[in-house]
Amino acid sequence: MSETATVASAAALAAPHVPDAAELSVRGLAVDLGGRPVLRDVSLEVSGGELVGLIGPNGAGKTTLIRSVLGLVPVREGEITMAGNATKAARRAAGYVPQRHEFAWEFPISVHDVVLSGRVGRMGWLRRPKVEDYRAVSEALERAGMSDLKERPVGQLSGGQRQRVLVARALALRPRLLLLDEPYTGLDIPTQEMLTDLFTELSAEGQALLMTTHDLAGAMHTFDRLYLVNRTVVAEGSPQQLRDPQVWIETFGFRDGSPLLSALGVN
Ligand SMILES: Nc1ncnc2c1ncn2[C@@H]1O[C@H](COP(=O)(O)OP(=O)(O)OP(=O)(O)O)[C@@H](O)[C@H]1O
Repeated sequence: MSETATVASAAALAAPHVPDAAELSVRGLAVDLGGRPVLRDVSLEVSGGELVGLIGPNGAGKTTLIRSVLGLVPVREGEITMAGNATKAARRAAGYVPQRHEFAWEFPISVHDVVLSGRVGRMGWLRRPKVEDYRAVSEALERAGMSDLKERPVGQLSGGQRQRVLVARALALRPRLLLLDEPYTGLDIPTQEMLTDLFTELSAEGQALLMTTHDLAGAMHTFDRLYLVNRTVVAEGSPQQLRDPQVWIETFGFRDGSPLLSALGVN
């Protein structure tokens, strides 16, 4: 029996997996915030086994796009499906790693219990954790390299350790799709490399990953495909396919001949 079928929540039963569909499909998405258009006509897909980057300048709408997928902001137009299923319950099954500053780190709670809170979508608020929940938490802590610090209050962690806790919390849900919002920001190179290795391993295991980052040089090495976004999708392709400087200039407003373009290998 599949893991989805063993979960006895109505949400899971309402969201059967359609094997041939992309894990995430967004079609013609338009989102307004505060009465102003933020995203228009955004379409993208992420399949199992793909590590996909969402890159664009500040204010491009990357976080808004991720929050739309999770059903956290109202959508004016368009369709969002996960494994072919458009229900909010299906979309809540995505693993979400928010930006680090969005989490209440001062709350007196241990690493283990934060990661366990990632299971709430599966358990529901009112059910006590079961053996399966503790097993998922233990596996997620192990993968994120946080098992040794599991009893530590999260307020006492470094930035890199906090980031790994947020990744473990998302993995504890055992999601088919993982959405990560700027997981590398403010991290030293060894921690970034540790996370990149983990994300690459997860994609090799069939996980679908969609991640925002401002590390453009890293993106050219790490991702299978990139979406260049500025309020809409300006360009999409593998790093090798995105060699036209014009699409980078249009997305980021780089000036023609900017040394950044040659640093990215697109000049
Ligand atoms: N709650 C809100 N109300 C009104 N406007 C908002 C709200 N949240 C975001 N915006 C606006 O929507 C636009 C896109 O913001 P968003 O945070 O999605 O961009 P981003 O690409 O993630 O940026 P960054 O790289 O700086 O994190 C910005 O112009 C922002 O000011």
